[in-house]
Amino acid sequence: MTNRQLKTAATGINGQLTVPGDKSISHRAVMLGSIATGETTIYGLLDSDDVRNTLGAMQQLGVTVDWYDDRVVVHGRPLTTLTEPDGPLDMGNSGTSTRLLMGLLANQPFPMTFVGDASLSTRPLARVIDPLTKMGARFVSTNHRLPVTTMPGFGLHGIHYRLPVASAQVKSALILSGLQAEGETVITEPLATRDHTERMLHHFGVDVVREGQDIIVTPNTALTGATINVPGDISSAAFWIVAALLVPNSELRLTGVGINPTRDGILRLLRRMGAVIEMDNVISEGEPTADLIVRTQALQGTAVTSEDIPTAVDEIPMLVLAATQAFGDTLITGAQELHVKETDRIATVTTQLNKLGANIEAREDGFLVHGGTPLHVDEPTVVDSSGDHRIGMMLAIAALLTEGEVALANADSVSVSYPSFFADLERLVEA
Ligand SMILES: O=C(O)C1=C[C@@H](OP(=O)(O)O)[C@@H](O)[C@H](O)C1
Ligand SMILES: C=C(OP(=O)(O)O)C(=O)O
Repeated sequence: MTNRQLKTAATGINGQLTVPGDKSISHRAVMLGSIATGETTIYGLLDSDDVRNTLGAMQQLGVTVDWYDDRVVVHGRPLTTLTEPDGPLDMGNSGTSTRLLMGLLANQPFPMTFVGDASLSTRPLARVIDPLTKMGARFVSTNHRLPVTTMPGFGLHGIHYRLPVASAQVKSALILSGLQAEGETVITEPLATRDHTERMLHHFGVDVVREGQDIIVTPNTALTGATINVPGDISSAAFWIVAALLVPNSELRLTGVGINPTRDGILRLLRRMGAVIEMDNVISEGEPTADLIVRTQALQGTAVTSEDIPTAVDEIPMLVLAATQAFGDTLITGAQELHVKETDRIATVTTQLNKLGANIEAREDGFLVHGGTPLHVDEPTVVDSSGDHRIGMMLAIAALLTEGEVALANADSVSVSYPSFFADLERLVEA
């Protein structure tokens, strides 16, 4: 595969952009729509590889889906009427599809095998297998990694479970299985994680209750089809927010971005570094959204600790890039979860950005980023997404700040969450 030449030394990033639909919310819209009675109409569904994996799995289980220009209609069927798939369920690169579907499908009367790509097949699944097994589900795997086979279910029962890691994927898997279990399921979160599953269930007519750090799930699978408007993905917006802050002479308006307080940690952290991010057209119901307006600005280093991570977990690579250009150092701790994403993001961020002249020290649980380092390469340099969509996009933004010639290996990985990323880059960036 050929490397993609990146734009470097950008002189401005300007205009208006609507980023594609939120990936986390898109997965949940497809899953819940699939088991609801009647039709679910989804506007703004993210059309990316990961969401296609969730859709493909539900279609293999007998759900029908119609794509129109402006919407996707899912014809749901009750969980008890799903049909045995004719082959393995291919999760591709998607951790969210895998872990949420393992919970959703934990009590089907037939076996199912989940498979995934090389990266996904290294990612830990004990975090869902252990509690789901306590609820009565049965899985066969080697080392709690894909491929995993779910054995025919004989009923689930509720448990009280304290999550050992702050993970919305594990929480959601247990909510989805808890709805099918006998008795109450109580999930205790060490730190609040994204609550899209809880909010969307409410939209489908099923409530889970939050009391402090506890999420209480009462059995109820009577979901009613709904209309869903998927907001713009703040994780995709983060690339442009940081780009506009760092590239000289920039002003960008990002329209309809999801600003759910369990997802908007990147805004809080950048503001802590001194960024002014204006909001306009704020809509607070359901999944809240706003237009974000960002201009070029000087930033200061900051300290990021474990409490900051869950609401910004996928945006830490962009925060590190911002920190390389800030005044002073930034210490990021409590981010050990980054080791088990699509790549070991502590390693890939450090290695790849240092190739461009950054001065980042990888730590076991985060980074020490020395700020104020101009990015430059003396000879043509290839950086590598290593197959990780977020690393590829972060590096394309880093290149905009770099003097010299930079190319990206494995650029295609952006299709996991943001297939139109390079088209948007071409349109917005002056070089
Ligand atoms: O629930 C979700 O949609 C997600 C939760 C997070 O993972 P963890 O639950 O592993 O933290 C995040 O990194 C991932 O991109 C999407
Ligand atoms: C970690 C991510 O996704 P997933 O866990 O669904 O693969 C991500 O999108 O950054």
